[in-house]
Amino acid sequence: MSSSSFSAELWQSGAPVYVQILRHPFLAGLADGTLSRAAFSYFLIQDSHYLRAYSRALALVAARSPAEDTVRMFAQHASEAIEVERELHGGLLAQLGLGADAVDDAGPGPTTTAYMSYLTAVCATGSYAEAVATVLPCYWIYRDVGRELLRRSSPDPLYRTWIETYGSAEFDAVVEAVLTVTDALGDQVGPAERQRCHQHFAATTRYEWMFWDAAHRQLSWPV
Ligand SMILES: Cc1ncc(CO)c(N)n1
Repeated sequence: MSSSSFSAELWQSGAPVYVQILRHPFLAGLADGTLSRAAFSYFLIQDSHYLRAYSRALALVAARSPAEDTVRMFAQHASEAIEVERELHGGLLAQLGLGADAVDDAGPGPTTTAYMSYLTAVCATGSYAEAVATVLPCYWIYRDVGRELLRRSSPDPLYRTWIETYGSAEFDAVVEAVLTVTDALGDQVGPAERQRCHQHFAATTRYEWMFWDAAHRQLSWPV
């Protein structure tokens, strides 16, 4: 494994799905401005629920981390996830004429619930390395998607605000720090734990695709 970093190794488990993410019509619509406001509102509402669970998952990662520097880092990211939910999502929803009650009234949909549950379960019951591998696609995919959409440049100012957050140098620095932490774990995980890390990374990468797909279709509970 010494020829390739642990993060690059994990990325291979999600790479085919990432290709599908870049091709997804939700992201094409964000970039060219044709995405409906209804689909974007659905996304923001569901993502507000997601961020509340993601923040708690990151707090669990922080708590299980053996080194104080990573306790601080993940705890800070846990705090920032709530900040993003209040400022970015709250602000964009307000511009769409929706208040905080819209988020609470809608509740988490089926894909959001499944993704939140998976994150919470692994971060609560898996090893520290498994927890890091599980949250890594959330950071990494949004950074790469943000960059890609910044390059495509959306004509819609509302969509641009979202794109500029995740395509920003600030978010890139956050993701690079997490990649460095991931790479440092590479020599510490044995084969069985390593396989579980790959499975979690692949699962949450799929959930990232499913999250955009749910918003695109404005998926609701079947019963
Ligand atoms: C679904 C999802 N994944 C990752 C991020 C990045 O924080 C987000 N906001 N939403």
